[in-house]
Amino acid sequence: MRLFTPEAMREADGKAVALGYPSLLLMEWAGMKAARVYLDLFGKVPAVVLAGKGNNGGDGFVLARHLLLEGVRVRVFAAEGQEGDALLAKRALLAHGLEVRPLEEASFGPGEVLVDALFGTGLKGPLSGFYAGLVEGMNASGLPILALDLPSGLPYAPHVRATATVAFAALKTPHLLLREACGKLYLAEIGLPKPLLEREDLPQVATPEALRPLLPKRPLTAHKGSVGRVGVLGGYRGEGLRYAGAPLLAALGAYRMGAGLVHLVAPEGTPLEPLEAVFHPVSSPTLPPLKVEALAVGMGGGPWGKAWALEALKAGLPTVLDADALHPEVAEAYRKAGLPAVLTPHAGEAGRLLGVSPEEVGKDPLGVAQALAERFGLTVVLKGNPTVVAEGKRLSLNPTGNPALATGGTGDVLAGAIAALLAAGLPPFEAARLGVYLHGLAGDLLAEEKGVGLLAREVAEALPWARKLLAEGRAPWPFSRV
Ligand SMILES: NC(=O)C1=CN([C@@H]2O[C@H](COP(=O)(O)OP(=O)(O)OC[C@H]3O[C@@H](n4cnc5c(N)ncnc54)[C@H](OP(=O)(O)O)[C@@H]3O)[C@@H](O)[C@H]2O)[C@@H](O)CC1
Ligand SMILES: [K+]
Repeated sequence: MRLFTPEAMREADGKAVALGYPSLLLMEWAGMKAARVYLDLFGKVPAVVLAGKGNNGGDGFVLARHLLLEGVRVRVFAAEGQEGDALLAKRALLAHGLEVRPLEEASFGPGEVLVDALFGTGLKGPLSGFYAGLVEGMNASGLPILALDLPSGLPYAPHVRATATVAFAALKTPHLLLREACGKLYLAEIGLPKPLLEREDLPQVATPEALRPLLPKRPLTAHKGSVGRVGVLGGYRGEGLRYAGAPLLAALGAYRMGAGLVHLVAPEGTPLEPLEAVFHPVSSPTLPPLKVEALAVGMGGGPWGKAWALEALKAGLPTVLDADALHPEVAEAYRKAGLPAVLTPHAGEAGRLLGVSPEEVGKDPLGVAQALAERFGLTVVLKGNPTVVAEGKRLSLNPTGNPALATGGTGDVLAGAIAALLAAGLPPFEAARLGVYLHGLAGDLLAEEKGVGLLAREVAEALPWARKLLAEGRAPWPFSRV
């Protein structure tokens, strides 16, 4: 599934029309599906539809007509000046005897639901004046808001903060990058010819359908040496500091993602956990000979992080570079060696690698992930909401995961999990996408059950659950399809 920019979406609409597909049909499906979502969410609670003069407003007229037919009380306020499909949709509504009043007279109050049909993909710049005031009034009302296609005003401020959003035809960039404004997300298929949605130049959204075939097979003849062995190099002890938990969590992440054997290279005195790991105590960041197919390096490495990473390079294996291993010099060395490495920075570490501030990373995670991948010629997992995976020109956004994962050690679990998939033979981009997806899904399953307050080790424990759901084709979509 591809992630569209508003411009790319308008292009696809235009191409459908050029192919002879009547755009009024698209609008009818859009409004009708949105009315279906309205009824599911709010039943027969009275609706106030606020419609702009473009096609987003047209969708609002269609929705209003379908709600009327279902016996819902509807009031409609609309901007002047509709043309084309939006005008036809307005006339169809008027034919049902409903009065459409000027937007300037919009009023709403307790016991009503607002339908935001003001602006969609046609917005050109931030809202100001009357529209900014209207949007702020909608938000301040505390009433539920159903946004059509996009919460009006996105990607700028001010914008509608929706209770739910029905995206038409495809997800657009703000749906994933500014997800908080969208509330519960629905994706409505509206009849756009499928080939128009298959644009290889656009970023991918990691879907269960695309990831399921990547799951490493576990044949009946499998043994611990045949399904992928991982070496974890991390931890630090010295100068009054001791980082012991991080490599242990990475080892746990690797095992829980299906590694056959995990070798743990960590400072002497590190607790022997998990019991299943083969422990190699070291007094300095060195690499003992290991029979493994992939490495995870740097978790809790502190001042040893860089040395661990440069040591690990000598093994010539697919490697996950995390936390204290994330230095420009290290990434450069891996690029030169032509090794398939996966960098797993959060915004701060990505900023350090690129020489920009974490705030700048937050403003453009897609651009930063791509820039890092191109600069070092490696695979990049830029952790955040959403996490972005980049390699060469390929970009993938991960739709699983939630704020309960924002807790110490979850990144270490992820590094180990991706290393296990590399060890099982997946190429770096695929290992990264699958690892990130399952790690996020594990967090979602736990958050659904327990809420906030998760421990990283519990996320590791839930990885087999997430993997099983995906393998059986039962992984839930992070948004509803209608
Ligand atoms: N096309 C299709 O086949 C389908 C499209 N669909 C739907 O159409 C939506 C896109 O429709 P759209 O292109 O008409 O744009 P839309 O979002 O309604 O806004 C345009 C209006 O906004 C105005 N405006 C812009 N910026 C502004 C600002 N800063 N401040 C104030 N005003 C501003 C602009 O004014 P203008 O610049 O023209 O004066 C114009 O009047 C899409 O999201 C989906 O919901 C579905 O029905 C499925 C089929
Ligand atoms: K809207």
